[in-house]
Amino acid sequence: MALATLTREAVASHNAPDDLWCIIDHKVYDLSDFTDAHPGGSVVLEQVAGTDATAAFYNLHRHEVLSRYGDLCLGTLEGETPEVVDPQPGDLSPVPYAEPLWLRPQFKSPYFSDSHRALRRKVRAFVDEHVTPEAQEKEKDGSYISQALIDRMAANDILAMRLGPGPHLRGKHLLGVVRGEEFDYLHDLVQVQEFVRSNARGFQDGNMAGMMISLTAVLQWMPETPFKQQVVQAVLAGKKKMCLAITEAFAGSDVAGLRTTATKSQDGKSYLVRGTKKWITNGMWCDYFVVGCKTEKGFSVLLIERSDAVETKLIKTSYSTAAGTAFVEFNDAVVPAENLLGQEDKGFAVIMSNFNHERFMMACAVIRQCRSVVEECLKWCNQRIVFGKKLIEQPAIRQKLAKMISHVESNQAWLESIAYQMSHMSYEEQSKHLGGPIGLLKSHATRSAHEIADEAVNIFGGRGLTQSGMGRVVEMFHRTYKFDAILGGAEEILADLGVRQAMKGFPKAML
Ligand code: HEM
Repeated sequence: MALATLTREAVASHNAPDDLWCIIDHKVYDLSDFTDAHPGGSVVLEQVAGTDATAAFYNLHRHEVLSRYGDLCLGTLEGETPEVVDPQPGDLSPVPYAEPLWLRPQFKSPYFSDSHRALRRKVRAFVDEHVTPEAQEKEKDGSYISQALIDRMAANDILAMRLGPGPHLRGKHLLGVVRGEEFDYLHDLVQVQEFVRSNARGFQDGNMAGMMISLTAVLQWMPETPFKQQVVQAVLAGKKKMCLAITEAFAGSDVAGLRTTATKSQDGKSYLVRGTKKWITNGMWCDYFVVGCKTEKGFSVLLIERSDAVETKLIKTSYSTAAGTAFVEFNDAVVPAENLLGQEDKGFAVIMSNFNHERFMMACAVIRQCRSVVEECLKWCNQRIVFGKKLIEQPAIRQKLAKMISHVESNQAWLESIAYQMSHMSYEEQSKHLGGPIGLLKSHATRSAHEIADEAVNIFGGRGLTQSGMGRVVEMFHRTYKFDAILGGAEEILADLGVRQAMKGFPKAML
């Protein structure tokens, strides 16, 4: 319907409960049939009938509410222009500190090229259009990612891209802007940070996180066989799902304490796997499990296909069941010996090889999520009026914001520097020199998340504890930031790793 041009006088005459218009940001809304459906009730709407309710509206709602209810809009006011701009898919946020420095027009970066910028635009548009709507829905109802979204990501080579740089990207033209051979860890940082903007922590892991940390091990460590090719192709095409199954009720970060056993058959052709795994992300729907097992003289990693001998049960955690977190039982699963990754009893190397990239991705993600929380706080402080003035006018609030911004900016700068180092090191050099720094960064980033979540809830008050409405992102972050502090290695373990690795390079002589 074409929008009308109206006058303030005309609006003023629609001031009754059953004939209720109001003005928000120079636009006229007919709320006559909306009063009963309004989550804030009809009384408040009757109080503003026929008036300009812009200030009252922005004190309680985000602009996105208006986009959702656009059909209530009758038209604009004669000679007036709306001030608030509707963000389009792929747009950068105009809020200060809502984007990392390299994306803000005033700043330069030694790290990012046009290729990173082009990828950023494409991934953001994809996430805004195709991922965020589903992420929000699934986060709420706890159901799993749709095959349609998986297929769309596969068709655009996004599943392959999400594994990080490597030979699996050869010959691909990612989202039509980056050749697979060019894709480096800065591109990787970009794509991880863009996906996080969906603000749905459970779904974020539900969106193939299991594949991202397990298929890499298959690619790197499984001997080249037709079976491997078949598995890899099916997973990258989104037809089959894979996850990593290491942690157990008996052992979390302590891989040496695992109790799942893999016993080799007399003829050496298969293993019999028996044991349980806990907190297995995506385990509920996976066809393949990359499993850490005790073998005769050590620890080995096997690719195990789902069968009647594999049972998965849903674990409810503090984030959405959209992540498909499972308790897995292997009850005498028979696994062909060719499914061994790396060498028997040398599985520690297989698991360790995955960790750096997994922790790097987690650092990228939690640092970006912290930034989204800062953005939410800045927007809220700028629009919320208490004790007769905006929250941002309170010095105590500005102190909190300064602390939050400083955490985010310093972590992002450290992260970019590490991504640059990764892009200029061989795999062996990365393992030698970057395991410690990546561990320290992830550990520090989640300590920052702790501070930021705490301050953000204090700023948002009750809304920071409410799953719908303006504090939704803050509530979700406060409830879920601990996933980043625990998954992929707990804070203390990673901090310790950082110092121990540094000491390996300490000169022998006393200094
Ligand atoms: C086009 C007009 C409006 C629409 C579409 C609308 C929609 C909504 C929605 C979707 C919510 C749920 C919370 C959220 O998602 O943010 C809400 C809450 C609320 N709205 Fe509105 N609203 C409108 C106008 C107004 C106006 C003009 C007022 C006040 C004068 C108002 C007062 C409230 C209150 C008090 C709440 C509860 C807020 C809370 O619990 O924090 N609304 N509204």
